[in-house]
Amino acid sequence: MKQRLSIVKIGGNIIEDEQQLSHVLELFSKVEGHKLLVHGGGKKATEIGNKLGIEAKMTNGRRITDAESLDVAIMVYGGLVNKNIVAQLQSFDCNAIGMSGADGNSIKAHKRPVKEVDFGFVGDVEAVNAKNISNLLNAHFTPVFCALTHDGKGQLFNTNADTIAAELAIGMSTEFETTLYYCFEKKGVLRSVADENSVIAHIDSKKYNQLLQQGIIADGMLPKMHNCYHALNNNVKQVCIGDSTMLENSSSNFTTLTL
Ligand SMILES: Nc1ncnc2c1ncn2[C@@H]1O[C@H](COP(=O)(O)OP(=O)(O)O)[C@@H](O)[C@H]1O
Ligand SMILES: CC(=O)N[C@@H](CCC(=O)OP(=O)(O)O)C(=O)O
Repeated sequence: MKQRLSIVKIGGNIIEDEQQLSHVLELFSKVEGHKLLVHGGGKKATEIGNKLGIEAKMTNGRRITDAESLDVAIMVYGGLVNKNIVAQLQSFDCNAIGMSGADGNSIKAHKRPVKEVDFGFVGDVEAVNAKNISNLLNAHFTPVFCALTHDGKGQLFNTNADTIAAELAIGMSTEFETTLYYCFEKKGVLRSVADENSVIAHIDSKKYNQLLQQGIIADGMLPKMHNCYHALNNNVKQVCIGDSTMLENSSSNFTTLTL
């Protein structure tokens, strides 16, 4: 029987709020068994970039990563955000170790091919090194991944954190029974975004298509749900979307997704 592995991704709005972040990290530190954290920080990168006079370049809500934006991404995701999270987890007695895809050669990627848009230094994931990550887990470390990957030839890439979480969940499912948790500021996938009490408890493939057609899944939820179904279609046992209470054993008010 495979051991269980919980993969938790925390969203940008949580990272922006010190108190929420600290609360989520405390709950994460109490999650039992093997676990792994993935964080984004897109908003922080925009904020720090602005201070440096490097404005974020977006197309349809997606970041274009030129050479100087990549430097900002490396500094903010791999440095500021990652190290703060690792230090906080250590304060909760969780033996966290900060990781990018280059560390331990854990996530290899290639530059996204240019179609209508050239996204610059954005990486599409090719391979997850499950053996090396498992070695860390079995040595009782808790890996904390930022939104950076590499090509094995010295080039780092910016890769969306939701995608990294899904690809890690898929890659690690050769060794573990993986559950993927997308933890953000809302209680789950909502029937109406303005109403926190409209959590949809369970979504399967049929319902997913209905919600898409009804326009209930929109904005940031579109790529998130796409990543969820990509993971479920590739051996990931279960995917959950919700707020920090989802990490508490007693909570049931969040969205679970199945095929
Ligand atoms: N049906 C929905 N339920 C919940 N959130 C939704 C829904 N449709 C769109 N959203 C939006 O998606 C956002 C989450 O996406 P995003 O900001 O990319 O997440 P993250 O914080 O994890 O990076 C929410 O803040 C919300 O505004
Ligand atoms: C290529 C790409 O989309 N990279 C993302 C990585 C950060 C991220 O995913 O942050 P959130 O989870 O906080 O949105 C970006 O630069 O915005």
